[in-house]
Amino acid sequence: MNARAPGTADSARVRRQTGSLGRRLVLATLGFCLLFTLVTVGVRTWSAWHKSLAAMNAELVLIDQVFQSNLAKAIWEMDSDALQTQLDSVARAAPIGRVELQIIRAGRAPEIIERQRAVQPGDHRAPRLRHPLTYEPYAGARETVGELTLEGHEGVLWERMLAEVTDIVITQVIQSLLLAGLIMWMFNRSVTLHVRRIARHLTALAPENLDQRLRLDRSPRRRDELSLLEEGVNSLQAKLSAYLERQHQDEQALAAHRDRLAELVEERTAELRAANVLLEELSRSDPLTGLSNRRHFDELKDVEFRRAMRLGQPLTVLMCDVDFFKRYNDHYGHAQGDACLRAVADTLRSVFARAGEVVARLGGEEFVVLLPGVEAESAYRSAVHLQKRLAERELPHAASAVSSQVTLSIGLAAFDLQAMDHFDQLLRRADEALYRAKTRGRDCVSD
Ligand SMILES: Nc1nc2c(ncn2[C@@H]2O[C@H](COP(=O)(O)OP(=O)(O)OP(=O)(O)O)[C@@H](O)[C@H]2O)c(=O)[nH]1
Repeated sequence: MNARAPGTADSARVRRQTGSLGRRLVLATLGFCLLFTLVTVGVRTWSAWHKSLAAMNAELVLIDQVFQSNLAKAIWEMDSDALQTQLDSVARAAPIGRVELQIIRAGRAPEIIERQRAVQPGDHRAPRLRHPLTYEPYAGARETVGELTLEGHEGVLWERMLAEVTDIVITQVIQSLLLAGLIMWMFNRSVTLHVRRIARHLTALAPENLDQRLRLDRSPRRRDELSLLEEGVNSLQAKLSAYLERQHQDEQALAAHRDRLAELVEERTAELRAANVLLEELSRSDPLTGLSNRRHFDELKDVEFRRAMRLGQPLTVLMCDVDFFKRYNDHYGHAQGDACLRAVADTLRSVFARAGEVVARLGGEEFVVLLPGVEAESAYRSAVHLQKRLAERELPHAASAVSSQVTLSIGLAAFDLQAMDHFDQLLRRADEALYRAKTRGRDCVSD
């Protein structure tokens, strides 16, 4: 229940680490107020000192005015008791520290009577008043009878100053503390609170909540640096949000382009693969008849020959050649010759359609049949069957010397494991057999 949210803990830690603008301002204000207090106390003390001196001086003048006539009269009348009483009264007055009365009598040395309430320091700062005493026994007969010296009481002066200075210091310190407190409170209310709010807002900002505007808890009518900062943060958020939105859209567009590109590449790859397959087929087939061409035949013959050698299986080759094809061309034309070759190829394809059997056109009117796993006798029967199937097609050959129809001469050769180690030897034998078939009068199978 007491667990605090991580955000709160973080912000508290950050606050501890970063300190406070308000506290710094208060310290600065306190420092300034202390200096101000010292200066003010100094000035006010100096002023109070002079006022105290003036006040004490005024008191001495008053005392002098009150007692001078009575003292002068007592001296004139040589009333010693009255004189002593008057002097005691003067000396008892609060601001008086010392009273000195000098009595002047003609023909006698001056007599000095002194009253001192406290020991006055040598460095005397209290005011001093010296005043001649005159007496006028009758009008127009004024006579100097003595001189009165009044000295202010040093202790009273300092006591008064101490009270004054204490008052000054207390009022100044209270003023300064109140001022500092007021500044701190105002600064905290008007600045620090809002700066903390901005800091919390910025700390919590993430791409997902960029649309949450910063709102300071104060009157929107106030226009100052904080409102500029608030507007700046909101404007920055809006720009950042728009930028991220644009970036997101760009990324989506890019992803769509990438997908489309991948599709295109896949399509093109499939087309290329199909074209390659076609090319491969074309490179292996004879364009006129669609049978395997010599190149494909050369690839297959070695494979079959090696298998026959390895497994000791039979392998037979039939070399087939259209009889008097030059004459056919001459008689029916080259185009008809091509059609004839296609018909012969179709017949070959239909006869040798089992898996593994290979029929190829080696060139011109010459065809070859490769029969893996087929013995010579069986191959011979197949060759005769081929001739029969071709005859059934009744392809006319008016220029032939052996038949009225197109015929084939076929040379047969079988693989001999003892005598052969290369396919060309087998092919040569088939060629030789074909030659024999030709020389035997054509339209026959020779081995
Ligand atoms: N129409 C056509 N004729 C071709 C093609 N390739 C070769 N020929 C012709 O086939 C003929 C082959 O003639 P030869 O090699 O003298 O053989 P032949 O006339 O059949 O005589 P024998 O083989 O002895 O019976 C030539 O006239 C070639 O021009 C082809 O693709 N189309």
